[in-house]
Amino acid sequence: MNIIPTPIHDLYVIEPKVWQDNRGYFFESYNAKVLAEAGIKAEFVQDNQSFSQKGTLRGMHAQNFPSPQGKLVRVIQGKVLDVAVDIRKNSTTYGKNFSVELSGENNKQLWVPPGFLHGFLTLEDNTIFSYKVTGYFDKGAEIGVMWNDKDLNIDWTSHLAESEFLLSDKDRVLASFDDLESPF
Ligand SMILES: Cc1cn([C@H]2C[C@H](O)[C@@H](COP(=O)(O)OP(=O)(O)O[C@H]3O[C@@H](C)C(=O)[C@@H](O)[C@H]3O)O2)c(=O)[nH]c1=O
Repeated sequence: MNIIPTPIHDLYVIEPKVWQDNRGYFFESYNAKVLAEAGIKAEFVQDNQSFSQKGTLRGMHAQNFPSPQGKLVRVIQGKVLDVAVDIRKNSTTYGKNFSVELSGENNKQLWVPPGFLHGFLTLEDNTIFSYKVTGYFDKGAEIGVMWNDKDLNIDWTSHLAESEFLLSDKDRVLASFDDLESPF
């Protein structure tokens, strides 16, 4: 399992070691000890899974106090562009975004600590997205920023045309980054 730092402090890409043989493959999708040795000390309390058709954009989401969440995200089937934005006010990378392709083929994961916005765009039909979170779902604590916020300046459209994007009603009316009072 390789744990690779990104340009954003505390945000890591994780590449499991995949063992192939004539039956198929095997990999450890989560190993608490290996992550802890890399400085990722997370206690997960909930696993989530979503299924989406190509062009689905879910984001940019976080949970406020008292229920902040770290997320260990991966794709079981299909492909996404996964994006995280640092919204920790004292961070030197505050407001910066990082994106990575996660797929059922590359088996990469992204560790998104508390204090980040998170979202993804599915690049293939029938994409199954799976993630572990460190805090329980708390509807009243949900916060978010519009996917196309001018200050976040996330490059979504070099991957898929905007006309193909499918969003929830909730994600069409999120705050601007400027209006978000980051609690982190
Ligand atoms: C996130 C979540 C949703 N739900 C319910 C609420 C709602 O009725 C239904 C669909 O929820 P949403 O529309 O918020 O699902 P979705 O837009 O997929 O929300 C997710 O987006 C990605 C990008 C994240 O990072 C996640 O943390 C989460 O915010 O599922 C739960 O029961 N538990 C949960 O943990």
